[in-house]
Amino acid sequence: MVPKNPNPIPFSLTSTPPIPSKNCVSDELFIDQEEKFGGEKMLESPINGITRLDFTILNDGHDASPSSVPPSNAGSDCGIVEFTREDVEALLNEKAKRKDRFNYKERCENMMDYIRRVKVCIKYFQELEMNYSLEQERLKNSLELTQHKCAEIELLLKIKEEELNSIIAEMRKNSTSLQEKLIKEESERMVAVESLEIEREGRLNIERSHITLSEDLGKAQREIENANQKISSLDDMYKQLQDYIISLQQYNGKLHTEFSSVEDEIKRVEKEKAAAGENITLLRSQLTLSISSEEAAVKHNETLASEVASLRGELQQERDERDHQLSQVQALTSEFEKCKKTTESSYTELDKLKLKANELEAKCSLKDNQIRELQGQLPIAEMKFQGLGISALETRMEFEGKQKFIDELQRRVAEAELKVLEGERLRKKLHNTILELKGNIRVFCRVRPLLPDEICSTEGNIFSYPTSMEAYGRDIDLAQSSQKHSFTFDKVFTPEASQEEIFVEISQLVQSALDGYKVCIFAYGQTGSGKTYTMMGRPGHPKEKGLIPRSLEQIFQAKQSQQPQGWKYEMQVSMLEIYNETIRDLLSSNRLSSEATRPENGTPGKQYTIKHDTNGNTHISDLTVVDVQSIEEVEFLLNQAANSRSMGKTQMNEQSSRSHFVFTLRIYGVNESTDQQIQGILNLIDLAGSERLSKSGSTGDRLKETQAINKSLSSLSDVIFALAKKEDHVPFRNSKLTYLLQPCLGGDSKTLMFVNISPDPTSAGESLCSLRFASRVNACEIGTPRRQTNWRSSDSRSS
Ligand SMILES: Nc1ncnc2c1ncn2[C@@H]1O[C@H](COP(=O)(O)OP(=O)(O)OP(=O)(O)O)[C@@H](O)[C@H]1O
Repeated sequence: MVPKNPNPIPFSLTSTPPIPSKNCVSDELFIDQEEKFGGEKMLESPINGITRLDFTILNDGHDASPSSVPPSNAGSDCGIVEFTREDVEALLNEKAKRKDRFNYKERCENMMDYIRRVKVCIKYFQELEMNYSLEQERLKNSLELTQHKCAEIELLLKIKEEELNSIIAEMRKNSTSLQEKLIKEESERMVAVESLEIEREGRLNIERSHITLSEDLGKAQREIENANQKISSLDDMYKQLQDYIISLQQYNGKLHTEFSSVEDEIKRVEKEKAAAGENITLLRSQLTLSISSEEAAVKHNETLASEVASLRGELQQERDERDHQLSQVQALTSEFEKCKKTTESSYTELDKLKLKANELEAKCSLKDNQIRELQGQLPIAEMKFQGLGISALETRMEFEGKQKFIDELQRRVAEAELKVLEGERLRKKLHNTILELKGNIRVFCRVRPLLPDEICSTEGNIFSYPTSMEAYGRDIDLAQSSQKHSFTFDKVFTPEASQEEIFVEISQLVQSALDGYKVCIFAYGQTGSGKTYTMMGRPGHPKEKGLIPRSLEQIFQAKQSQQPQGWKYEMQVSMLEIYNETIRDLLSSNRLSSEATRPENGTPGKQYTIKHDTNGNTHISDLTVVDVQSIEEVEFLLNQAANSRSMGKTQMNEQSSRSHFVFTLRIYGVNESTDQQIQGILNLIDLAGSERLSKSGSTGDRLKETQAINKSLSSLSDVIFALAKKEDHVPFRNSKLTYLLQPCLGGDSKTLMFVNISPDPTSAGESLCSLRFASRVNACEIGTPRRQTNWRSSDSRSS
């Protein structure tokens, strides 16, 4: 008996010695068998022999022993293959084990192969059966056993076949189910692969977004840190500002108290001044009196002196005459003696001469008396003269003393006035600083005077201006239907305010443009309320020039005056109007020709697209920009623009602006000695007036204009409301006007709005609306103004 094949394969074949040829199974079969059995070592060149299979089936642990094999068989050399239940179980176990090792498909194929092999085996067994039947006779002893065994084997084979068939069927079923499963799994795998791909992409995206998010997070954290630092620095600044404000308030209070004490002082000084003035006038009158009396005394003195001198002269003359006459008398007496001796006849002549001598003597004594009298009067006159001289000196000294006192008082008054002015200037400066720090849009309110045709319709003054210390010049009250509405602005100008006074208040702002700030001043108000008058003034009346010409004068004067400090400026002007939501270039050279057709869409072929760069500078494509050197050039351009503007007559205004007018002056300054550069912008805007359609009585083109004006002004108020509420989205792009004004309303420029008010009681409703809108504007924060200045490296003037 051949030992059991350790390899758990279904069959083990060993070579057998050659047997009769009729029982031969061809070599091919064995070769085929070898190939089919996957290269199992089961055939050893059976060229001349036959392979004989002998199955010993041991049932239920019944051990096979050589003795159980029939002697014919036991003694033969034929190889015996044992095919036990353990083998089958081992085979099944192996199958089960292999099940794990091979994939289903391979296993199926193996199984199919196996089945094929089994079939071949069956065929082979049938052949063997035939061989056995042939051998039956020869192997009689073993035949029965063999037959029995064969029958058993057959039975077993049948059972096995059935089993195998059932297994095959099951396997087939399994295979089909596995195939189905495989297909399903394949499709699932495909789906899974796709979803894996998607997931991978998603994961990559997530990773990428994770990276960007982590970067963003880092950035955000850095920003948060920065923001925190900023917040802390802002907090510090805020605290400092609070302290500063408190100190300012204290200072302001101090200034107020100082101001009030200075006012008292001024009043006192005024009183003293008035008293001193009265004294001075009294003293002056006294002085003039004493001067006149002195002059009279001097004159009198002089006349007396001249009289005395003439009397002295006369006296001297008389004395000389007397001496002469005495000498004559002596001569005559000697002559008389001579004559007496010589001629007795000349007695009569002598008597005459005696008479004459007596006469002369009497005259002499009279003159002597007169001289004596005058000499007596002379010391009195001299004393009087001296007395008058003393009193004149005293009066003069007193006068000089008073004069000194007055000078001192006047100096003190001037000092006090200077202090008051300085205090006021400081107060304004601090107020401006606070406003700048707050970043608010500043609002000035101007109420125009009643016009001649309005005076007749006056129903009483609806505006009043509180005069308390705090409210003076800043508050305005509007009385409407027995209700009082109070408003506070940065400045309130009453109807009496002149153009000069208005300009003084904004001149600092204009100066800022020269210092490199963006400045925007615009006038808002109902139609006919005085916007154009405020901005442009009254043409042909130099005293009533508006803010635009005055600002230009100041800028060109400053340009001149700053030349010695090394500053050189270049300036550019542009002017446009927004008419019916269309930009029109007021300095365009082909404007006049195109004006004839009055295109709705501006100058043909021009875009006029508004763009804001990152620095908040505004650029308008195709807009004419003119380099200007002098005020005369700008005035010429202003006249040109004024002639090109869209004006019309409405029920409310004889000369109404039907468009928004925007004047822009760009200033580029370079300091040759310090290499400092500045870029300032001055925007001066005269808005078209709001008006109620019902009141304006507009029709046709006027109606269209009015609707366009009201729409853009309502966009302006939407923007202001959004800014005041600090909303995330501010609708700047809703109109050309708001988009153009974006850097002024939401940026870092210094912005001032004039709200022009008509005092006409019939316009009280519109005035109330304007004032309400203006106080909203006043509350808007637009950020801290930023100065555009840098140090010149090469020619870095921005384009
Ligand atoms: N402060 C003022 N003093 C004297 N007259 C004034 C003053 N303000 C305005 N006026 C006169 O009132 C009239 C209307 O003024 P203006 O044309 O400036 O109004 P407006 O607001 O520009 O009107 P519109 O929006 O219709 O253009 C003009 O005749 C002007 O001279």
